[in-house]
Amino acid sequence: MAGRVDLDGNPIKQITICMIGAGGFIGSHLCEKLLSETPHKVLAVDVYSDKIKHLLEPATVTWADRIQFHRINIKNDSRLEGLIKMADLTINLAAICTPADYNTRPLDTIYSNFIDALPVVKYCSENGKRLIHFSTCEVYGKTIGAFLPEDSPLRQDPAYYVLKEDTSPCIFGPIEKQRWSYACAKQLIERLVYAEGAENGLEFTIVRPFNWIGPRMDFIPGIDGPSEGVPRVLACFSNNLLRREPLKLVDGGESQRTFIYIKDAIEAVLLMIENPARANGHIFNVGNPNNEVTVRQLAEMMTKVYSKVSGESSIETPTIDVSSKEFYGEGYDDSDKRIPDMTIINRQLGWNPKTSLWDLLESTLTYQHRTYAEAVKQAMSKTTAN
Ligand SMILES: NC(=O)c1ccc[n+]([C@@H]2O[C@H](COP(=O)([O-])OP(=O)(O)OC[C@H]3O[C@@H](n4cnc5c(N)ncnc54)[C@H](O)[C@@H]3O)[C@@H](O)[C@H]2O)c1
Ligand SMILES: O=c1ccn([C@@H]2O[C@H](COP(=O)(O)OP(=O)(O)O[C@H]3OC[C@](O)(CO)[C@H]3O)[C@@H](O)[C@H]2O)c(=O)[nH]1
Repeated sequence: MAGRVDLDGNPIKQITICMIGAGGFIGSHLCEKLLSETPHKVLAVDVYSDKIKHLLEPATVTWADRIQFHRINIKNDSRLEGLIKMADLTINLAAICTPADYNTRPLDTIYSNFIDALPVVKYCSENGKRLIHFSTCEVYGKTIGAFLPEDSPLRQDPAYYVLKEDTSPCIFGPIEKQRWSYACAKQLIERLVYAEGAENGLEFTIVRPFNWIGPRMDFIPGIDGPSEGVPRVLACFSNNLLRREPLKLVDGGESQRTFIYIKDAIEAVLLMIENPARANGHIFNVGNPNNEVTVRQLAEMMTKVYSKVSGESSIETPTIDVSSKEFYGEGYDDSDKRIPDMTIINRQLGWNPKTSLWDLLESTLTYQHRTYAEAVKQAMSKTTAN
């Protein structure tokens, strides 16, 4: 760790980071990276700590003095401002961010993504502290191309679908499509952070993740999360594969996504943390434009990869179609296509993703199989016996 320098060759000083939402998927990987590869200290804030348990248990770790866990709900805890004041940088990851909640719990979604984030922005601004705020690629909503006729040649023109931080519009559906409650709340908090920068000099960076996936993402229903819960697509499909049931394709699985390996994405976040002069005042897309698939193609690839890593043959009918109303309920809508433009992050931080979709699925599904296969088998045999 000695002699670490930033992108401009300046020595990197040890800092203290207040990480809110540190116990989640992204937070757990970021904590791991900071503790194992940097000298920085982490004040980890969350209501849960299961995903960072391995980093907190003193017997196993050499970095025990560099991480503190604070079980705090940021909705209503006066300790938050003190922690932000103690830190040089605050990273806010806390959010409700599973699409199944957006249309079924729109109030919780809006409060979590906008109202609960307000004090964090305020405390950073008032105390002159730097903020890295996690937004989402969902702020782009649908592409301009989605509104062109099906056979329009313009649909092939990147100008109509590549998503650029500084020029693309945010296109959401009508209010009754409550899917957009999350995107809209995230957009408003982005605008607030940006305005604090413009009017009050807040030093900020906004991150727009494009479908980061990997180990520890969400939960497997009935194993380490509620049986009726609906996680994001990686965990939904993993659950189906573990239970040897067909993967459910919502509305034909035609939507397109670009998936990035969590470990690649975390490299980008570390560059932002350690290069404030290059990251402050910017909004960054963080994704892998080379890993684009339809959800149907994702299901097919995950089926093949799971077969390889588990040694089990795939089932006869690997996928089934299901309507979005049946799967998510009333008010669901979808982003059609999400390709990040990489110009700004390339220019400011010289960062590029490395891992192919096949490779990232291979390591992630190996983890899912090792972590869950036995527990799922036991849970299924109990259900059959009853
Ligand atoms: N994973 C992705 O691909 C992705 C994509 C777009 C945006 N994001 C954004 O990145 C951030 C982190 O996402 P993630 O995938 O790690 O989600 P996650 O759900 O795994 O992590 C969020 C964490 O925040 C915590 N949290 C929520 N409300 C809290 C509160 N009131 N007080 C304290 N802790 C609270 C949760 O307990 C959880 O551990 C979110 O803001 C999300 O919107 C993620
Ligand atoms: O069993 C399933 C589950 C989902 N789908 C479809 O897959 C697409 C992707 O779904 P998911 O990963 O759950 O979420 P989104 O990409 O739509 O939204 C996320 O993007 C970033 C973030 O902000 C945070 O992670 C979140 O909002 C989608 O088309 C589903 O309908 C499926 O077919 N089967």
